[in-house]
Amino acid sequence: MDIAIIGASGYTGGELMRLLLNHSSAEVVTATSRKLDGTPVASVHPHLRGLTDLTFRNIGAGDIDADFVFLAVPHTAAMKVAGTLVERGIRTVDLSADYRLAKDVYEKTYGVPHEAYFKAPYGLPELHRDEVRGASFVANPGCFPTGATLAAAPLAKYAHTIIYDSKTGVSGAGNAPSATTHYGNVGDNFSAYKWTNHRHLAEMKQEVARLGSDARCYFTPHLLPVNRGILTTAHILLREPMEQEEVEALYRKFYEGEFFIRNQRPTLAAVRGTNFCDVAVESEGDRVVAVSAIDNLVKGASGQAIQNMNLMCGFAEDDGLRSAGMLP
Ligand SMILES: NC(=O)C1=CN([C@@H]2O[C@H](COP(=O)(O)OP(=O)(O)OC[C@H]3O[C@@H](n4cnc5c(N)ncnc54)[C@H](OP(=O)(O)O)[C@@H]3O)[C@@H](O)[C@H]2O)C=CC1
Ligand SMILES: CC(=O)N[C@@H](CCC(=O)OP(=O)(O)O)C(=O)O
Repeated sequence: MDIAIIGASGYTGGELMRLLLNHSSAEVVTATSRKLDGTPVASVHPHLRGLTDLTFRNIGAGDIDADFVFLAVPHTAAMKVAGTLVERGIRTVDLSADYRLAKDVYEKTYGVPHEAYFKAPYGLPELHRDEVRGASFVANPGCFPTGATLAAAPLAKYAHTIIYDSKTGVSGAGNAPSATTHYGNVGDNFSAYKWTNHRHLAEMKQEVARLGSDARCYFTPHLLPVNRGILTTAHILLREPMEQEEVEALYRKFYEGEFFIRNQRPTLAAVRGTNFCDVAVESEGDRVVAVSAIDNLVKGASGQAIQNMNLMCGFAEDDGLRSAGMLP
């Protein structure tokens, strides 16, 4: 199957190409960039040199010749081309935020009008597999909501309050230089940002509601001096206390058969470069602490996008995604 990546010069575009090298049925044939037309892909993704001969092309969605597209451009840019891809019948996973939320929630959260709204399944396969399977356009979740929601999902309907406290690596901000991610400001440092109003809170609330819960949700992200990974500590305040064994049994049952969810003490190192989400829980009665770890560029973006593609196209769900992490 021929794949095109729109926005292939960015971090998630590079990660899609890296992961798809190991896919049995999908091959990237087009990698677009507005600025790098004619330049070898390996010039901005040097880790792919010798593994791909592709050069970037500056072409629009109307000129793409592929069976499947990944949209790896910023929000508001994705909505400008999504309609063309749908009209042309090209199956698509959008990695941006443009189709993750209801229209009114999107417009309020992102502060822009949605120019081309339609409903799309929310591509968190562990929660919405049946909607993703067979869909022609899927909205890939945000990186923080992926780790946070997977940490809390089994207990959401027993909670009155969920507080997500996340620590992320800098690649979550994309590859464009900024003062926030400048080495001198991030290296040997640690800080919170958007303490109460990060745009991903809307996705977290949406998913908790879809799990049949009216729990209040709060979220504070922190920036770690690492390149990849998100560790989320979810403080789940329960309506009725639960013992450790009961909580563990609930998580075991909820994630039974889920290859990408592993039950072990979450660390960033163990999931780095992989599509795994490691989750563990500890109860102190009326508060359960659930911790998750993901790689923001893999389970938080490109790996989950490929997992969704696999479901949409009837491939094995783990095709291209069985690689182990790297330790130490
Ligand atoms: N980084 C992460 O951890 C995650 C990212 N995402 C989402 O995935 C998408 C891609 O993210 P990421 O790869 O990190 O971003 P990057 O900034 O690294 O790359 C995005 C690429 O899109 C192209 N681009 C930028 N602006 C526009 C525009 N207005 N129109 C068309 N193309 C544009 C640029 O390529 P060029 O200038 O060469 O055309 C750029 O290299 C974003 O929507 C992001 O929010 C989602 C989850 C996690
Ligand atoms: C470190 C850092 O800046 N992280 C980004 C993660 C956002 C992201 O990638 O999510 P979307 O897919 O919704 O754009 C942030 O906090 O905004």
